[in-house]
Amino acid sequence: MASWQTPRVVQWMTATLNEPGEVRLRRRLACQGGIVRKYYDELVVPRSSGEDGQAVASVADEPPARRIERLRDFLLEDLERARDGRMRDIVETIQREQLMLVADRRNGVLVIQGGPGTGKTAVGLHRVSWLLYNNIFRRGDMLVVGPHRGFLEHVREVLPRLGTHGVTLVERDRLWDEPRGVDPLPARLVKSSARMATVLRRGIEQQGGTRALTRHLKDGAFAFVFEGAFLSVPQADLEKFLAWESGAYNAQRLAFGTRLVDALTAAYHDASSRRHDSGVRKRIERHPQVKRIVNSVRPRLSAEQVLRDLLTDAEFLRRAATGVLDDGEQAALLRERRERMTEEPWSLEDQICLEELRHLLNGDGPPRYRHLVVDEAQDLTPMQARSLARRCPSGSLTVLGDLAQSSGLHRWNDWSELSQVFAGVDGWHLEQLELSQVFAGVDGWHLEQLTIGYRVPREVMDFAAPLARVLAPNTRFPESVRPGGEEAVTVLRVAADEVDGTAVSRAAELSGDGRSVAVIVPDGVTGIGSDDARVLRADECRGLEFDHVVLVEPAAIASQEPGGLGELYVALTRCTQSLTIVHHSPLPRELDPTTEATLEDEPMTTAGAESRDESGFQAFLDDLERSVREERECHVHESVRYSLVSALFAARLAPVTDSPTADIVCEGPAGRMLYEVLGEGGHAYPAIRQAVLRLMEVQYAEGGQADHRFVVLPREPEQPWAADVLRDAFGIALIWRDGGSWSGEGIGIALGREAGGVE
Ligand SMILES: Nc1ncnc2c1ncn2[C@@H]1O[C@H](COP(=O)(O)OP(=O)(O)OP(=O)(O)O)[C@@H](O)[C@H]1O
Repeated sequence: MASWQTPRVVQWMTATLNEPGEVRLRRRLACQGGIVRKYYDELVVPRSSGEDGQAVASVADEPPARRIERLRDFLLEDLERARDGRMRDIVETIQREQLMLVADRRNGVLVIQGGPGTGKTAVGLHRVSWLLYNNIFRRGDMLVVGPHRGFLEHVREVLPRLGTHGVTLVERDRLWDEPRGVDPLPARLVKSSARMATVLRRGIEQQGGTRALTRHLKDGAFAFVFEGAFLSVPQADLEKFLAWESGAYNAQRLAFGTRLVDALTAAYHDASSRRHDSGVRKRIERHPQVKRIVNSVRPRLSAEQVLRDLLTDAEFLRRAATGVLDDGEQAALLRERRERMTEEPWSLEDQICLEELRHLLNGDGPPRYRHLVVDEAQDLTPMQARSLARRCPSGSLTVLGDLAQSSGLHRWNDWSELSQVFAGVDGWHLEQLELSQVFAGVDGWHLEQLTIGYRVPREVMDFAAPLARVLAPNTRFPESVRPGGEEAVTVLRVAADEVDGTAVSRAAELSGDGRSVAVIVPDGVTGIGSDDARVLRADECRGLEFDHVVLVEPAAIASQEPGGLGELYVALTRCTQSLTIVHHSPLPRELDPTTEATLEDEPMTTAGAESRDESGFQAFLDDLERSVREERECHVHESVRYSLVSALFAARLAPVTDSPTADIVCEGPAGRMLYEVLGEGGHAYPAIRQAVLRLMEVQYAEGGQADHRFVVLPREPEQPWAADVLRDAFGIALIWRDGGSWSGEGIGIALGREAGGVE
């Protein structure tokens, strides 16, 4: 039997009524133990045009609902099998639209967007096998990049089962040198943005250059006496030698030295009678004056040195980043300089910057491949994308992902920006220009969508759908072929101290029959252990699948930074049989349209709702939400906000962070607490006064009284009396970030550790 990868089989599998080729009939058989259990005809082509007789049919022509019905019926058995943690090949049941992508022969970047469980990973791996089988690439030409080690474990057996061996699969973060430290979120955000590439380039350009040149000039020229001859090169010539042409910095450095020595040698020959002195060039090159000027205008640089200076020298960073990063972003980058270079705590983002710098300095880079397959590509940061592009200068990639599942440091609005980074890279000019300039109009990429979901039961998808719409309103939500049944989604709301126990016992209930169970928990929850299930964080379950999933405290996952909502969507869509939610704090509003209604019987959402003038109130709300959004763009603000959120989680509370008006609302032992956070400059009284006003507006917008209200500052208030005034005049407590901890009157209550009163 011909292999599925052969052109003939692919042609047979992908034929349609409009383009049948030689295919007359495509019949799918479902067999069991050598017996055909059922079959259906996907494609029936009449023998000659105009011939009637047999019904003419093609899957491509079927109404989608009928098609899904058919698929469901036909794939059921395959879909029903228990998941043992390892992905299988899908050769027997692969669908036409999947195979079309597996065997896509177009050059450039092929982007495959598809919702959870639509078979992107499966398609990517089958494509690797198809590319090799058809000799389009060889083993060593290709690299498959996956999100994490667990994912690689999950897919490990697919390629060997397809008869494909020797292709390298690598976990994304392993592409770069091992990190030695972790940056705070604001620094990570800046370092991973595309603007950082400009700052790095400028960091190199700031070194030496024409400013340094003037120190070596006298009367508008670089001149010295050499072996009795007066040698001089005018400033204008030197500046020409310095002009940055294409090529890496060190090539520029070399070019400057060569041109200078050429000019000096020519000057020597003009001035000296010893015209044919063949050794003179070498002697000029070694002359201390020449070495000094070269080292000064084009100093020797290492990537580590440039990055270290940028991250630890505020003035140097300002020169490189003016007009690119605002003051807050520059402040977010700065850190203390370690005594020795070897002690610098390079983070993952730093390692990627270092790779970019090495490329700028030396032109060299990481190993190159002729084709990359990148899974979960929506989570790449712009700096990671540039780095991957350097690994694949041919611009031939298979990019798999789902924008709605984004949870990385960067959110791509659509696939074009990322694809163009891959499609347009041809080495050097990436560093020379801004991305948008380089790649506008490049047509080296194609976007295709997979729209049928094979993993997640329909009921679970319906449950997750409102969240998907919020996360990526423009991407198509998949239609699930898998029927779930009434038990597919179970939501258990329990007392705070019963959450962990309930999750564990539910996992035990679900396990058995060889079915896999995962308990997915928010960051920082370490107390849950289970013999019956794998316990993992939301970011660890990306790309994986289990028969049953027990998801703990979705609100806590949703509020994780960065991209908590995306993480939650990923976690919700890992199961093939059932999803159980175990929670105490209210579900995120994206998941539960009744959240607001539920809150109505609680103190915050009662008084006055009916008596408001609705249109005026809406206008007020819109205005408030807009200014809150603006505030949240400030890194300092967000860093303070999430430090507090994390402290509240540590106190086993469930802060709500996704209100469009309130920075944080949290039920604690002292009652309902409302927090208004201040960003940069927020420690001065005028800003604090504004925050008091805002807090009152937020309280009004949220519909009622809070038991405790806090204004939260990034550091100690400038005016020592501010806290007293707030407490006495407004009944509001002031707390602030104090190095690594928190201060202020009533801090125990603010952090959810005490039940006393401050007001
Ligand atoms: N044609 C098919 N026939 C049978 N099973 C399929 C088919 N296509 C995909 N599947 C199965 O559906 C499940 C999901 O596939 P896969 O992991 O490739 O989806 P994905 O789009 O990468 O998902 P996610 O984005 O959620 O990680 C796998 O178990 C896979 O084997």
